[in-house]
Amino acid sequence: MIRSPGFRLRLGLTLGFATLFAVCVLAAWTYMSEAGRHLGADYPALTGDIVRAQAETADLRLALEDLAREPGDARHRERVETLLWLMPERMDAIRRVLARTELAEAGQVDVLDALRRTEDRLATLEASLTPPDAQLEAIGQALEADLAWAYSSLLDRVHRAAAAQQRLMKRLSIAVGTLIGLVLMVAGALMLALARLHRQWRRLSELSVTDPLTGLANRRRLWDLARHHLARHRRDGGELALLLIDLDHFKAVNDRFGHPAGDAALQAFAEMLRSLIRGPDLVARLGGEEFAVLLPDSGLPAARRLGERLRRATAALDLPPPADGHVLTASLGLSATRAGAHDMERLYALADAGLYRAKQGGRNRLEINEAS
Ligand SMILES: Nc1nc2c(ncn2[C@@H]2O[C@H](COP(=O)(O)OP(=O)(O)OP(=O)(O)O)[C@@H](O)[C@H]2O)c(=O)[nH]1
Repeated sequence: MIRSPGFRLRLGLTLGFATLFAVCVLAAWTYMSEAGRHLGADYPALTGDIVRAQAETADLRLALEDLAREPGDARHRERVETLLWLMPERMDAIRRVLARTELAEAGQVDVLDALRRTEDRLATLEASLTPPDAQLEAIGQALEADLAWAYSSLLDRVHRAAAAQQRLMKRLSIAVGTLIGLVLMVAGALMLALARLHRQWRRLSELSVTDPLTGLANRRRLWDLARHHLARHRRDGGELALLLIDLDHFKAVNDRFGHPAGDAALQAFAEMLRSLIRGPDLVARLGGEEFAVLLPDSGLPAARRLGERLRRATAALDLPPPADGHVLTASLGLSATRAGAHDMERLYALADAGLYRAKQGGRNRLEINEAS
Protein backbone atom coordinates (compact mmCIF):
# COMPACT_ATOMS: atom_id res chain seq x y z
CA MET A 1 0.00 0.00 0.00
CA ILE A 2 1.37 3.47 -0.90
CA ARG A 3 1.52 5.88 2.02
CA SER A 4 1.77 9.64 1.55
CA PRO A 5 4.77 11.52 3.05
CA GLY A 6 2.30 13.34 5.37
CA PHE A 7 1.00 10.01 6.69
CA ARG A 8 4.55 8.74 7.29
CA LEU A 9 5.48 11.98 9.07
CA ARG A 10 2.40 11.81 11.31
CA LEU A 11 3.05 8.12 12.03
CA GLY A 12 6.71 8.82 12.82
CA LEU A 13 5.83 11.74 15.09
CA THR A 14 3.13 9.75 16.90
CA LEU A 15 5.45 6.77 17.43
CA GLY A 16 8.29 9.05 18.53
CA PHE A 17 6.14 10.89 21.05
CA ALA A 18 4.52 7.66 22.29
CA THR A 19 7.96 6.08 22.85
CA LEU A 20 9.28 9.19 24.58
CA PHE A 21 6.18 9.34 26.76
CA ALA A 22 6.43 5.63 27.67
CA VAL A 23 10.13 5.96 28.55
CA CYS A 24 9.43 9.02 30.71
CA VAL A 25 6.52 7.33 32.52
CA LEU A 26 8.58 4.15 33.11
CA ALA A 27 11.58 6.12 34.40
CA ALA A 28 9.40 8.31 36.61
CA TRP A 29 7.54 5.27 38.02
CA THR A 30 10.76 3.35 38.74
CA TYR A 31 12.46 6.23 40.44
CA MET A 32 9.40 7.33 42.36
CA SER A 33 8.82 3.86 43.75
CA GLU A 34 12.49 3.55 44.72
CA ALA A 35 12.56 7.06 46.15
CA GLY A 36 9.34 6.28 48.05
CA ARG A 37 11.12 3.47 49.89
CA HIS A 38 13.72 5.96 51.04
CA LEU A 39 11.21 8.68 51.83
CA GLY A 40 11.66 9.87 55.41
CA ALA A 41 14.85 7.88 55.88
CA ASP A 42 16.88 10.29 57.96
CA TYR A 43 20.08 8.24 58.11
CA PRO A 44 22.29 10.99 59.61
CA ALA A 45 19.82 11.40 62.53
CA LEU A 46 19.66 7.63 62.99
CA THR A 47 23.46 7.41 63.01
CA GLY A 48 23.58 10.18 65.66
CA ASP A 49 21.05 8.33 67.85
CA ILE A 50 22.98 5.05 67.60
CA VAL A 51 26.31 6.71 68.42
CA ARG A 52 24.73 8.42 71.46
CA ALA A 53 23.12 5.13 72.50
CA GLN A 54 26.53 3.42 72.29
CA ALA A 55 28.04 6.14 74.51
CA GLU A 56 25.18 5.80 77.02
CA THR A 57 25.70 2.01 77.16
CA ALA A 58 29.36 2.53 78.07
CA ASP A 59 28.30 5.20 80.58
CA LEU A 60 25.87 2.78 82.22
CA ARG A 61 28.55 0.14 82.57
CA LEU A 62 30.90 2.69 84.20
CA ALA A 63 28.17 4.04 86.48
CA LEU A 64 27.24 0.51 87.58
CA GLU A 65 30.92 -0.22 88.31
CA ASP A 66 31.14 2.99 90.36
CA LEU A 67 27.96 2.11 92.26
CA ALA A 68 29.20 -1.41 92.94
CA ARG A 69 32.44 0.07 94.27
CA GLU A 70 30.80 2.86 96.33
CA PRO A 71 27.23 1.71 97.03
CA GLY A 72 26.58 4.58 99.39
CA ASP A 73 27.35 7.32 96.88
CA ALA A 74 24.07 8.90 95.82
CA ARG A 75 25.65 10.49 92.73
CA HIS A 76 26.39 7.06 91.22
CA ARG A 77 22.83 5.91 91.88
CA GLU A 78 21.45 9.09 90.36
CA ARG A 79 23.64 8.63 87.26
CA VAL A 80 22.46 5.06 86.84
CA GLU A 81 18.82 6.08 87.30
CA THR A 82 19.14 8.84 84.71
CA LEU A 83 20.68 6.42 82.22
CA LEU A 84 17.99 3.82 82.95
CA TRP A 85 15.40 6.43 82.00
CA LEU A 86 17.37 7.79 79.04
CA MET A 87 18.35 4.51 77.35
CA PRO A 88 14.82 3.13 76.72
CA GLU A 89 13.84 6.57 75.37
CA ARG A 90 16.81 6.41 72.99
CA MET A 91 15.84 2.87 71.90
CA ASP A 92 12.32 4.10 71.22
CA ALA A 93 13.64 6.95 69.10
CA ILE A 94 15.85 4.52 67.16
CA ARG A 95 12.89 2.18 66.57
CA ARG A 96 10.72 5.07 65.36
CA VAL A 97 13.30 6.33 62.83
CA LEU A 98 14.03 2.75 61.81
CA ALA A 99 10.35 2.16 61.03
CA ARG A 100 10.48 4.98 58.44
CA THR A 101 13.47 3.53 56.59
CA GLU A 102 13.75 0.65 54.17
CA LEU A 103 15.82 -1.06 56.89
CA ALA A 104 12.60 -1.89 58.71
CA GLU A 105 11.56 -4.05 55.75
CA ALA A 106 14.98 -5.61 55.28
CA GLY A 107 14.52 -7.66 58.45
CA GLN A 108 16.05 -6.16 61.52
CA VAL A 109 14.48 -8.84 63.71
CA ASP A 110 17.74 -9.81 65.38
CA VAL A 111 18.68 -6.22 66.33
CA LEU A 112 15.14 -5.31 67.41
CA ASP A 113 14.97 -8.46 69.52
CA ALA A 114 18.27 -7.57 71.19
CA LEU A 115 16.96 -4.07 71.95
CA ARG A 116 13.71 -5.44 73.37
CA ARG A 117 15.57 -7.94 75.56
CA THR A 118 17.90 -5.22 76.84
CA GLU A 119 14.96 -2.97 77.52
CA ASP A 120 13.36 -5.66 79.69
CA ARG A 121 16.63 -6.10 81.54
CA LEU A 122 16.96 -2.35 82.09
CA ALA A 123 13.45 -2.33 83.61
CA THR A 124 14.39 -5.03 86.12
CA LEU A 125 17.79 -3.46 86.80
CA GLU A 126 16.20 -0.60 88.69
CA ALA A 127 14.99 -3.04 91.36
CA SER A 128 18.56 -4.26 91.89
CA LEU A 129 19.80 -0.82 92.86
CA THR A 130 18.44 -0.68 96.45
CA PRO A 131 20.30 -2.21 97.99
CA PRO A 132 22.86 -2.51 95.21
CA ASP A 133 23.13 -6.02 93.86
CA ALA A 134 26.56 -7.63 94.21
CA GLN A 135 26.40 -8.55 90.53
CA LEU A 136 25.92 -4.96 89.30
CA GLU A 137 29.34 -4.84 87.64
CA ALA A 138 28.74 -8.12 85.80
CA ILE A 139 25.24 -7.00 84.76
CA GLY A 140 26.71 -3.76 83.33
CA GLN A 141 29.30 -5.67 81.33
CA ALA A 142 26.74 -8.12 79.95
CA LEU A 143 24.41 -5.29 78.95
CA GLU A 144 27.24 -3.46 77.22
CA ALA A 145 28.31 -6.59 75.36
CA ASP A 146 24.76 -7.27 74.11
CA LEU A 147 24.13 -3.69 73.05
CA ALA A 148 27.58 -3.25 71.52
CA TRP A 149 26.77 -6.04 69.05
CA ALA A 150 23.23 -4.76 68.33
CA TYR A 151 24.31 -1.15 67.84
CA SER A 152 27.42 -1.81 65.76
CA SER A 153 25.53 -4.20 63.52
CA LEU A 154 22.77 -1.61 63.13
CA LEU A 155 25.31 1.14 62.43
CA ASP A 156 26.87 -0.98 59.72
CA ARG A 157 23.49 -1.51 58.02
CA VAL A 158 22.62 2.17 58.33
CA HIS A 159 25.90 3.10 56.63
CA ARG A 160 25.17 0.75 53.77
CA ALA A 161 21.61 2.06 53.42
CA ALA A 162 22.87 5.66 53.47
CA ALA A 163 25.34 4.81 50.68
CA ALA A 164 22.49 3.23 48.66
CA GLN A 165 20.39 6.34 49.27
CA GLN A 166 23.21 8.53 47.98
CA ARG A 167 23.54 6.40 44.84
CA LEU A 168 19.80 6.68 44.29
CA MET A 169 19.90 10.45 44.70
CA LYS A 170 22.73 10.61 42.16
CA ARG A 171 20.74 8.50 39.69
CA LEU A 172 17.65 10.60 40.38
CA SER A 173 19.46 13.83 39.60
CA ILE A 174 20.84 12.31 36.37
CA ALA A 175 17.30 11.18 35.45
CA VAL A 176 15.83 14.59 36.23
CA GLY A 177 18.62 16.29 34.24
CA THR A 178 18.02 13.95 31.28
CA LEU A 179 14.28 14.53 31.50
CA ILE A 180 14.75 18.29 31.53
CA GLY A 181 17.13 17.95 28.57
CA LEU A 182 14.56 15.88 26.67
CA VAL A 183 11.77 18.34 27.44
CA LEU A 184 13.97 21.23 26.28
CA MET A 185 14.85 19.33 23.10
CA VAL A 186 11.20 18.59 22.34
CA ALA A 187 10.25 22.20 23.10
CA GLY A 188 13.10 23.41 20.86
CA ALA A 189 12.05 21.09 18.05
CA LEU A 190 8.45 22.30 18.37
CA MET A 191 9.56 25.94 18.32
CA LEU A 192 11.64 25.31 15.19
CA ALA A 193 8.74 23.51 13.53
CA LEU A 194 6.40 26.37 14.44
CA ALA A 195 8.85 28.98 13.15
CA ARG A 196 9.19 26.99 9.90
CA LEU A 197 5.41 26.70 9.57
CA HIS A 198 5.06 30.41 10.20
CA ARG A 199 7.66 31.19 7.51
CA GLN A 200 5.90 28.87 5.07
CA TRP A 201 2.53 30.40 5.91
CA ARG A 202 3.94 33.91 5.32
CA ARG A 203 5.52 32.78 2.04
CA LEU A 204 2.21 31.24 0.95
CA SER A 205 0.22 34.35 1.81
CA GLU A 206 2.86 36.43 0.01
CA LEU A 207 2.56 34.17 -3.06
CA SER A 208 -1.23 34.36 -2.99
CA VAL A 209 -1.05 38.13 -3.56
CA THR A 210 1.93 38.18 -5.98
CA ASP A 211 2.06 37.88 -9.74
CA PRO A 212 4.52 35.06 -10.51
CA LEU A 213 5.92 36.47 -13.79
CA THR A 214 6.74 40.01 -12.66
CA GLY A 215 6.76 39.75 -8.86
CA LEU A 216 4.29 42.68 -8.74
CA ALA A 217 1.16 42.63 -6.59
CA ASN A 218 -1.76 40.81 -8.17
CA ARG A 219 -5.39 41.84 -8.60
CA ARG A 220 -6.36 40.49 -5.18
CA ARG A 221 -3.73 42.56 -3.37
CA LEU A 222 -4.73 45.67 -5.34
CA TRP A 223 -8.38 45.19 -4.41
CA ASP A 224 -7.61 44.59 -0.72
CA LEU A 225 -5.39 47.64 -0.45
CA ALA A 226 -7.79 49.87 -2.40
CA ARG A 227 -10.70 48.86 -0.14
CA HIS A 228 -8.60 49.56 2.92
CA HIS A 229 -7.69 53.07 1.72
CA LEU A 230 -11.21 53.83 0.48
CA ALA A 231 -12.57 52.99 3.94
CA ARG A 232 -9.94 55.25 5.49
CA HIS A 233 -10.81 58.10 3.11
CA ARG A 234 -14.49 57.76 3.88
CA ARG A 235 -13.50 58.75 7.43
CA ASP A 236 -10.80 61.39 6.73
CA GLY A 237 -12.07 62.70 3.34
CA GLY A 238 -8.75 62.04 1.54
CA GLU A 239 -8.24 61.36 -2.16
CA LEU A 240 -7.32 58.17 -4.01
CA ALA A 241 -6.56 57.60 -7.70
CA LEU A 242 -6.41 54.53 -9.91
CA LEU A 243 -4.46 54.25 -13.17
CA LEU A 244 -5.15 51.34 -15.52
CA ILE A 245 -2.39 50.66 -18.07
CA ASP A 246 -2.74 48.37 -21.08
CA LEU A 247 0.16 47.73 -23.47
CA ASP A 248 -0.70 48.48 -27.08
CA HIS A 249 -0.63 45.73 -29.67
CA PHE A 250 1.26 43.47 -27.37
CA LYS A 251 0.21 40.51 -29.47
CA ALA A 252 2.67 41.81 -32.09
CA VAL A 253 5.60 41.37 -29.65
CA ASN A 254 4.70 37.73 -29.14
CA ASP A 255 4.08 37.16 -32.81
CA ARG A 256 7.35 38.80 -33.90
CA PHE A 257 9.76 37.69 -31.19
CA GLY A 258 8.09 34.72 -29.56
CA HIS A 259 6.33 34.21 -26.23
CA PRO A 260 9.52 34.16 -24.07
CA ALA A 261 10.51 37.54 -25.51
CA GLY A 262 6.99 38.76 -24.66
CA ASP A 263 7.53 37.56 -21.08
CA ALA A 264 10.86 39.37 -20.85
CA ALA A 265 9.21 42.55 -22.21
CA LEU A 266 6.49 42.30 -19.57
CA GLN A 267 9.16 41.91 -16.87
CA ALA A 268 11.13 44.92 -18.16
CA PHE A 269 7.94 46.98 -18.25
CA ALA A 270 7.05 45.91 -14.68
CA GLU A 271 10.53 46.90 -13.51
CA MET A 272 10.17 50.31 -15.12
CA LEU A 273 6.80 50.86 -13.41
CA ARG A 274 8.25 49.83 -10.08
CA SER A 275 11.13 52.27 -10.45
CA LEU A 276 8.87 55.26 -11.19
CA ILE A 277 6.29 55.09 -8.41
CA ARG A 278 6.55 56.57 -4.91
CA GLY A 279 6.59 54.69 -1.62
CA PRO A 280 2.87 54.50 -0.72
CA ASP A 281 1.74 53.78 -4.32
CA LEU A 282 1.16 50.22 -5.47
CA VAL A 283 1.81 48.68 -8.89
CA ALA A 284 -0.12 45.55 -9.76
CA ARG A 285 -0.40 43.25 -12.75
CA LEU A 286 -4.08 42.54 -13.32
CA GLY A 287 -3.40 39.87 -15.94
CA GLY A 288 -2.00 39.57 -19.47
CA GLU A 289 -0.60 42.93 -20.53
CA GLU A 290 -2.85 44.93 -18.21
CA PHE A 291 -1.39 46.73 -15.19
CA ALA A 292 -2.64 49.17 -12.54
CA VAL A 293 -1.19 51.80 -10.24
CA LEU A 294 -3.04 52.68 -7.04
CA LEU A 295 -2.23 56.11 -5.60
CA PRO A 296 -3.76 55.95 -2.10
CA ASP A 297 -3.13 59.62 -1.23
CA SER A 298 -3.24 61.44 -4.58
CA GLY A 299 -5.87 63.39 -6.48
CA LEU A 300 -6.34 63.63 -10.25
CA PRO A 301 -3.58 66.21 -11.05
CA ALA A 302 -0.77 64.20 -9.38
CA ALA A 303 -2.08 60.93 -10.84
CA ARG A 304 -2.29 62.49 -14.29
CA ARG A 305 1.34 63.68 -14.05
CA LEU A 306 2.46 60.20 -13.04
CA GLY A 307 0.35 58.61 -15.82
CA GLU A 308 1.94 60.85 -18.45
CA ARG A 309 5.41 60.10 -17.13
CA LEU A 310 4.68 56.37 -17.31
CA ARG A 311 3.33 56.68 -20.83
CA ARG A 312 6.48 58.50 -22.02
CA ALA A 313 8.76 56.08 -20.15
CA THR A 314 7.01 53.14 -21.84
CA ALA A 315 7.66 54.53 -25.27
CA ALA A 316 11.31 55.11 -24.30
CA LEU A 317 11.75 51.67 -22.72
CA ASP A 318 14.65 49.56 -24.01
CA LEU A 319 13.27 46.06 -24.30
CA PRO A 320 15.65 43.14 -23.75
CA PRO A 321 16.80 41.15 -26.83
CA PRO A 322 15.46 39.86 -29.13
CA ALA A 323 12.73 42.50 -28.84
CA ASP A 324 15.26 45.35 -28.47
CA GLY A 325 14.49 48.15 -30.85
CA HIS A 326 10.76 47.47 -30.66
CA VAL A 327 8.84 50.52 -29.44
CA LEU A 328 6.27 49.61 -26.85
CA THR A 329 3.45 52.00 -26.06
CA ALA A 330 0.73 51.98 -23.45
CA SER A 331 -2.81 53.34 -23.14
CA LEU A 332 -3.95 54.56 -19.73
CA GLY A 333 -7.28 55.23 -18.05
CA LEU A 334 -7.45 57.30 -14.88
CA SER A 335 -10.10 57.91 -12.25
CA ALA A 336 -10.07 59.29 -8.71
CA THR A 337 -12.38 59.28 -5.69
CA ARG A 338 -12.80 63.03 -5.95
CA ALA A 339 -14.69 62.44 -9.16
CA GLY A 340 -17.40 60.67 -7.19
CA ALA A 341 -16.14 57.09 -7.10
CA HIS A 342 -16.36 55.85 -3.54
CA ASP A 343 -16.03 52.15 -3.98
CA MET A 344 -13.47 50.11 -5.83
CA GLU A 345 -15.90 48.66 -8.38
CA ARG A 346 -17.03 52.15 -9.40
CA LEU A 347 -13.46 53.48 -9.41
CA TYR A 348 -12.30 50.57 -11.56
CA ALA A 349 -15.22 50.89 -13.97
CA LEU A 350 -14.44 54.59 -14.46
CA ALA A 351 -10.71 53.98 -15.06
CA ASP A 352 -11.57 51.13 -17.45
CA ALA A 353 -13.90 53.37 -19.41
CA GLY A 354 -11.04 55.91 -19.65
CA LEU A 355 -8.75 53.17 -20.90
CA TYR A 356 -11.30 52.12 -23.50
CA ARG A 357 -11.47 55.70 -24.76
CA ALA A 358 -7.66 55.86 -24.91
CA LYS A 359 -7.61 52.72 -27.08
CA GLN A 360 -10.40 54.05 -29.24
CA GLY A 361 -8.68 57.39 -29.51
CA GLY A 362 -5.60 55.88 -31.13
CA ARG A 363 -3.65 54.37 -28.20
CA ASN A 364 -0.45 55.68 -26.51
CA ARG A 365 -2.54 58.20 -24.57
CA LEU A 366 -4.05 58.87 -21.17
CA GLU A 367 -7.77 59.47 -20.68
CA ILE A 368 -9.36 60.66 -17.50
CA ASN A 369 -12.85 59.50 -16.86
CA GLU A 370 -14.58 61.68 -14.33
CA ALA A 371 -17.95 60.81 -12.91
CA SER A 372 -20.76 63.00 -13.98
N1 LIG B 1 4.37 36.67 -23.54
C1 LIG B 1 3.23 36.84 -22.90
N2 LIG B 1 2.17 37.27 -23.54
C2 LIG B 1 1.01 37.46 -22.90
C3 LIG B 1 0.88 37.20 -21.54
N3 LIG B 1 -0.40 37.49 -21.17
C4 LIG B 1 -1.05 37.91 -22.25
N4 LIG B 1 -0.21 37.91 -23.32
C5 LIG B 1 -0.48 38.28 -24.67
O1 LIG B 1 -0.92 39.62 -24.78
C6 LIG B 1 -1.66 39.72 -25.97
C7 LIG B 1 -2.87 40.57 -25.74
O2 LIG B 1 -3.53 40.70 -26.96
P1 LIG B 1 -4.79 41.55 -27.14
O3 LIG B 1 -5.74 41.37 -25.99
O4 LIG B 1 -5.34 41.25 -28.50
O5 LIG B 1 -4.32 43.02 -27.08
P2 LIG B 1 -3.12 43.75 -27.77
O6 LIG B 1 -2.48 42.93 -28.81
O7 LIG B 1 -2.24 44.27 -26.71
O8 LIG B 1 -3.88 44.91 -28.45
P3 LIG B 1 -4.59 46.15 -27.75
O9 LIG B 1 -4.74 45.85 -26.32
O10 LIG B 1 -5.91 46.24 -28.42
O11 LIG B 1 -3.76 47.30 -28.01
C8 LIG B 1 -2.01 38.28 -26.43
O12 LIG B 1 -1.24 37.93 -27.56
C9 LIG B 1 -1.59 37.44 -25.26
O13 LIG B 1 -1.08 36.17 -25.65
C10 LIG B 1 2.01 36.73 -20.86
O14 LIG B 1 2.02 36.47 -19.68
N5 LIG B 1 3.17 36.55 -21.57
